[in-house]
Amino acid sequence: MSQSPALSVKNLRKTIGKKDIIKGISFDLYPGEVFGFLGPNGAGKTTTIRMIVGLIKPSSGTVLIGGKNIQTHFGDAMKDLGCIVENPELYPYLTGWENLEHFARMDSSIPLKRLYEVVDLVDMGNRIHDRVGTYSLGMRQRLGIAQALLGNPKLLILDEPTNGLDPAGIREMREFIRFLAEKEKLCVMVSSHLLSEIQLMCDRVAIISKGSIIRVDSVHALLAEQERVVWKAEPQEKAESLLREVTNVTRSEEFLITLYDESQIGNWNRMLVTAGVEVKEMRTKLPALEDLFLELTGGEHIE
Ligand SMILES: Nc1ncnc2c1ncn2[C@@H]1O[C@H](COP(=O)(O)OP(=O)(O)OP(=O)(O)O)[C@@H](O)[C@H]1O
Repeated sequence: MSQSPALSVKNLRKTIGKKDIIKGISFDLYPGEVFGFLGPNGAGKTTTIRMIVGLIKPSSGTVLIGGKNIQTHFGDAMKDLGCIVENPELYPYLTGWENLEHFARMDSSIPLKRLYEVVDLVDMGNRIHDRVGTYSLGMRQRLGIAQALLGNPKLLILDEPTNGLDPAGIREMREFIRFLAEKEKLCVMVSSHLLSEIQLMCDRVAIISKGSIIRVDSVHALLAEQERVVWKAEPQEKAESLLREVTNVTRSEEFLITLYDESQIGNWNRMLVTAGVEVKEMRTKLPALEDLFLELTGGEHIE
């Protein structure tokens, strides 16, 4: 990509006591993209994010936000950053608007006009003068994002933004995050332990496991290469031995699973039918996070 990165993480490392929690990770994020940070619980997502936003000090490595080093130019770097790590800090007894006013007062460079803009962006106009204590979790998340956007950041970091939301809230949050990236040209980094979540929301993804990045790629490329075909065919033993001659096959109860190879699927199907096998079902399947990890780590299970 020719644009300069909104966030650049280089050889970032965190050791706590004798434990290597983050083992030297690197990745770059660009304007206008939604970047997923995917890994099972305990993989090191929150620790990484806490280092990026300056809440904890890296043991070594660098973090550049908009080209500015957070270690040497912290104030400048933070101007380009908005984030929600863990729960947004909001005062439940104040209204949404009063919360925003409170946070805006801490930064004299934020004009009143910006408060109206962020309320508009998060589409909360009709509830903004209600007390936050009466908001749903989804609304509190939105207000938290409005607050994170007050300073007009170029990079927005959200740690597990859909945690605790109901299915409708999750969908709304996903759409909202995509909207921010597309319309506002924001770079948004979201962490998640759910592949399905990342798959629907993100352009690219970094996969973290046990403190190391095992892959950074476009979601499309990653999923295309992991896609599988599920076959239900009778007799199953005959189908299995025929498919084994042309590709790798695994068996899962009454199903056979092969790689998805677009150029070959038709041939494999014809081969089975010609040999007298009845193909009862044939469908593509995207991997679950568990399968993806097994594949990428060569056998490591999610703990
Ligand atoms: N202060 C600490 N002292 C010791 N170990 C820690 C500390 N903070 C984190 N860890 C360990 O580092 C690992 C990574 O934790 P982290 O919270 O970053 O993972 P995560 O991917 O965000 O998972 P989760 O979604 O469960 O928070 C875990 O094994 C955790 O127990």
